[in-house]
Amino acid sequence: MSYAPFARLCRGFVSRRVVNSTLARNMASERRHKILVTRRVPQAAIEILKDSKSCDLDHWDSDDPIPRGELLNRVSGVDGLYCLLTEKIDAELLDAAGPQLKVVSTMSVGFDHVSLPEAAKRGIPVGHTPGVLTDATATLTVALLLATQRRLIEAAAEVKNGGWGTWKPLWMCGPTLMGSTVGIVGFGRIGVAVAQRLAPFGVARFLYADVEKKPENVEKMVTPKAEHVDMETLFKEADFVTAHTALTQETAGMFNKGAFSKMKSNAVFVNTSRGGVVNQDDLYEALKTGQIWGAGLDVTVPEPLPLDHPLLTLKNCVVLPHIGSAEESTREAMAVLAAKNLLAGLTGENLPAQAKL
Ligand SMILES: O=C(O)C(=O)CO
Repeated sequence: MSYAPFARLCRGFVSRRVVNSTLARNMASERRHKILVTRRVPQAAIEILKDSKSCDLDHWDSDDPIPRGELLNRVSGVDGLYCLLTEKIDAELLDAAGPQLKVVSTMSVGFDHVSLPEAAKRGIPVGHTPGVLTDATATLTVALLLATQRRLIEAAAEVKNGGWGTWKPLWMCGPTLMGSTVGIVGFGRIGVAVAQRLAPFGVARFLYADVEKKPENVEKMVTPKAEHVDMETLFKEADFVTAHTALTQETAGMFNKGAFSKMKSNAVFVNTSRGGVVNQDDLYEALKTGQIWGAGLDVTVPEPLPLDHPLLTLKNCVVLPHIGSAEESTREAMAVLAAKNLLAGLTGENLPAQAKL
């Protein structure tokens, strides 16, 4: 009996299977990806996503945040989510997206709004935008420190409200930056960039506190080089305290009554990181009672801060509306990096900037 016809049949079957599975793989890699962009962002990022030709884009093209219900609805079935720091990316949202979700990319360096454990559980990489906003945020920190210390907002208001009388030796004075000690809490990219910018003002000493020593960042400074100290020493010795910590379980509310009570009565506190690292009730008390001299905040809880919030009644508290990275080229660079992170995640490549899960 000849087996030839049977063998031919088998060969045909095997080769058809190989062709079919290759086709399936190709089709899968060529499949268009459904992506959701949750806000109006710099157009350069949208062009990158469109140019990739592999994405079906759903765009919440508004300056206002997408309502949570709408987000939960529209995220269903997406392969990639491009979001902002205003969206809470938690288990509910990741479940609503579904198991096909391949990547979450936030247009921010901070990712405290993303639940990393939930993303890790699902094997979803999270992209963010470190580096590209360091300069803008450090510059804004210095601007805010100067505005607070030199009472710029209060003084400019006096010009318009009739409070500007004759030149007076004791009017509108603030603590001196020249010869001062600046304490930097969180000596990462932004912390060191702040120190570099403040050095030319004649700061006498820089202190820094961080979970570990950062000699490589100290090296980036000209003199005076920053000294590593514990938090308590920093609070006690600094005339200016600037916060550059990520918001985590460990840092939440760390600038509280205990911290402010250790600071000097002429201390200026500046925060451009996250509002959640400050206990705002304690800060209000410290400012109101003169425990510290003044505060400059670019970040608060909540954002926006309600108009009747006690902090807004204080002349010695300057509040900005979270504009640390608000330079045109910076925002564009953030948007573009977030787009690149998203595209990399969709094709299973390493993200250019991935949060450690
Ligand atoms: O990127 C961030 O984390 C911000 O806070 C906005 O620049």
